[in-house]
Amino acid sequence: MPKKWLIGAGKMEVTIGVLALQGGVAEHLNHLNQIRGVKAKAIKKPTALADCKGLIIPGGESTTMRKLIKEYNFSAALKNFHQQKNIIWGSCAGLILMAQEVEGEEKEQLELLNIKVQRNAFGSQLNSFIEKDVIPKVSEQTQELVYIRAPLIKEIGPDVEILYQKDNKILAVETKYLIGTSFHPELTTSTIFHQYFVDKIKNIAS
Ligand SMILES: NC(=O)CC[C@H](N)C(=O)O
Repeated sequence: MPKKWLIGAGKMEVTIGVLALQGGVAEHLNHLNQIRGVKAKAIKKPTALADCKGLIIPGGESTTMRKLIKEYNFSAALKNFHQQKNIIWGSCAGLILMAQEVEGEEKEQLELLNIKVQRNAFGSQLNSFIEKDVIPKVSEQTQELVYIRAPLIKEIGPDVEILYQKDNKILAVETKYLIGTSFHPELTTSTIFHQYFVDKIKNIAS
């Protein structure tokens, strides 16, 4: 059975933004551009969100990105984007920025996702690693999971579902409108995870 949004010869095009303040912007754009029915664009100012149905907050350096979010007046725009029932996916630093609470930090968070995270939970850049595993909710195919100074999801609220965990470590979560991953699907050659994000957007938008 084709998915709902495929009816009508897959004509529905959806615009998806990548927050382009710092970090792995090009890699996410490149992955989105490989998916049919997607128009991907870099978001450099809040008004650019207007025609987007989804947004990726990329990996990078959360401290720097938090400063730039403030400087470019993105805080209210991102909260508003979420309240309008658009889908946001934060990968790594993006996940940290979306969290309700960051362990040991008092700084203002976007507080979109009801989780507590620990930054750099697997050590420094040198302790970066790649694993291979299946995330059944996303695909039956094995995916490469790239961890770079990755955060760990320590606690989740009642409205948050675990999308992926290994050895009792929560590494990806979702709600109806949000996805958060500790790992970086944009740094692999596969578009499986981006496809999952696009399907979630199209299923809600249809
Ligand atoms: N690859 C990443 O996005 C790393 C995130 C980084 N450790 C931070 O705290 O911002």
